[in-house]
Amino acid sequence: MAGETPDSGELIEVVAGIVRDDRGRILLAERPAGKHLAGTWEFPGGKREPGETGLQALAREMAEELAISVGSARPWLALTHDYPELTVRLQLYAVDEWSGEPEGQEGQALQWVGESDMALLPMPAADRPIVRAFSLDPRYAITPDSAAPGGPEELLRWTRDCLDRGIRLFQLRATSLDPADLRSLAREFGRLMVESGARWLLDGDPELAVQSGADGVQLPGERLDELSGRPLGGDFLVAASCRNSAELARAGELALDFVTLRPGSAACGHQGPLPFDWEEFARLCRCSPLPVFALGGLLPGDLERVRERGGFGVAGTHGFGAGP
Ligand SMILES: Nc1nc2c([nH]c(=O)n2[C@@H]2O[C@H](COP(=O)(O)OP(=O)(O)OP(=O)(O)O)[C@@H](O)[C@H]2O)c(=O)[nH]1
Ligand SMILES: [Mg+2]
Repeated sequence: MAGETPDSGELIEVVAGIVRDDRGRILLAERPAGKHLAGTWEFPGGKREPGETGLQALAREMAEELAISVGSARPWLALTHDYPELTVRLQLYAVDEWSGEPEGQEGQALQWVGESDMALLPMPAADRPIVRAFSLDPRYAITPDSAAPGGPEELLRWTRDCLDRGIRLFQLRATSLDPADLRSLAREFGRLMVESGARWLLDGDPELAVQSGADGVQLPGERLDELSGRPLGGDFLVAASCRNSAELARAGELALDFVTLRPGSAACGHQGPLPFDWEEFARLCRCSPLPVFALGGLLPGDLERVRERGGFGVAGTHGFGAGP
């Protein structure tokens, strides 16, 4: 199926570790001269060998490249990137426990880098969305539509409840409001976000998002073909709502930051909610070039299950804040 097998070049499965010191800084390694992408700074790791699980490969790579031993690690983010010469499927793990003194076993330079300083270093192209993902809350709360019963007041109450639960990433759905009502809702909503250090994307139009004071925009997947490039600069978040591999690939070409993915589009017209299609979700995640938030009746507590299937986060409305 389109987007699942690379058009050209070899496909390699790679595992890499997010190893932190006690100040929360992350360990990066310089790719040695003569290797693919020499001189760039990467998350230490390497190719999965036949017969190995991802975690086994991670433990072996951390020992071989850094001489550290992994106590425990969890899947954090996965994506697939097409380089002209090869396709890399990268699985990153958060290494929660490790021991030893990291030392470059292959002569490679190492450094500890703060999350926000990584953007200043030359890194492999595949890593651009990974670096940006460090600032994303993996729980993405999508507001009830402002036209739904209860209107903006209910929406704001639900938002406060999400904030009380610690959620720091939001999408405001207000496409049905007229411009004056949107301005007043966006003012109030934006104030709540700033007070709590949360960020929010407006559903729909990039220009309107900027005018509304949003931190970014959530684009409909079926409109991505109309764009010739990323519609807002790197100071903004740009996401897309995707349903299939073609939309995922397009979101990657446009260098967006992340996608939401609602699997099971074939079931359109079905009466009532369908159970979340985990198999289809995992299949689509395997070809995504960007971090994926699972969407479709899931709860924040489903995060671990999502990560085990290659997703990065959970998006939704019901169960994120109390109410609708
Ligand atoms: N480890 C690692 N590899 C990455 C990252 N980003 C990225 O595009 N890659 C690509 O994934 C592939 C990883 O292969 P590697 O060269 O580390 O493999 P390895 O450790 O098994 O080395 P070897 O083949 O010399 O034994 C390379 O093509 C590399 O360019 C990253 O952040 N970390
Ligand atoms: Mg390596």
